[in-house]
Amino acid sequence: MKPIIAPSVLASDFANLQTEVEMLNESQADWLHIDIMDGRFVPNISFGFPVLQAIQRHAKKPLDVHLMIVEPELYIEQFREAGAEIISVHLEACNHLHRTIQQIKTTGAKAGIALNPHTSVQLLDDVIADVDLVCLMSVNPGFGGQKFIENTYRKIEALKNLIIARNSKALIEIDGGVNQQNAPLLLEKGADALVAGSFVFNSTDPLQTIANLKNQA
Ligand SMILES: O=C(CO)[C@H](O)[C@H](O)COP(=O)(O)O
Ligand SMILES: [Fe+2]
Repeated sequence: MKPIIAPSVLASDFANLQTEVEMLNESQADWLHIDIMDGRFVPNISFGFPVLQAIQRHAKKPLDVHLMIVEPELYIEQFREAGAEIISVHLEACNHLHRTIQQIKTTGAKAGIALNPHTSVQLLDDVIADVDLVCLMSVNPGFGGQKFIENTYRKIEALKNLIIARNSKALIEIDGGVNQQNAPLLLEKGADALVAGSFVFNSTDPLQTIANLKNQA
């Protein structure tokens, strides 16, 4: 099975966002990964609803929205209305994670949970059957272009075992520092979806880079 490829718009040229989204439409990307940062959950601010709506106007692929914000439950419906098809909240940002998962599903979006590098996948034991996606952060969230954390491989294996044990259909998404070198082992360990920001947008030929990620052995 070929992996789901989700280029992160965070690394694109915001001054030419329409062109960048059209390039992704033409590419072999499956989803557009949208990083929302609030300056509180993470020490960086990215963009909010107006930019997301602008992306949605041009995008022909599902928007995979990664919320790096505190109190995400306050904004779920608004993100759905702005075009999110997958909404991932951070476990570390949710006091009532089960309720927030149900809230996301009620909007009709797919529900994802993102985990920081230090957060054990075992904490998902009681909700894994309810979620559509788990986003394993392979860098500390907040910035693109960081170095991949090797412990991620071990976490994928543990998460895969949990998914099987709980009869869950959750997809495993890897986010941060993904490139052509680490992608094969990530897939071998059980990753279903790869997010790639700087590796795609800093390359000389983003279309080819996306195709290479999609079609590796
Ligand atoms: O969630 C994120 C950062 O918090 C981004 O999705 C991630 O960093 C992708 O960028 P890159 O591929 O450049 O690491
Ligand atoms: Fe992300």
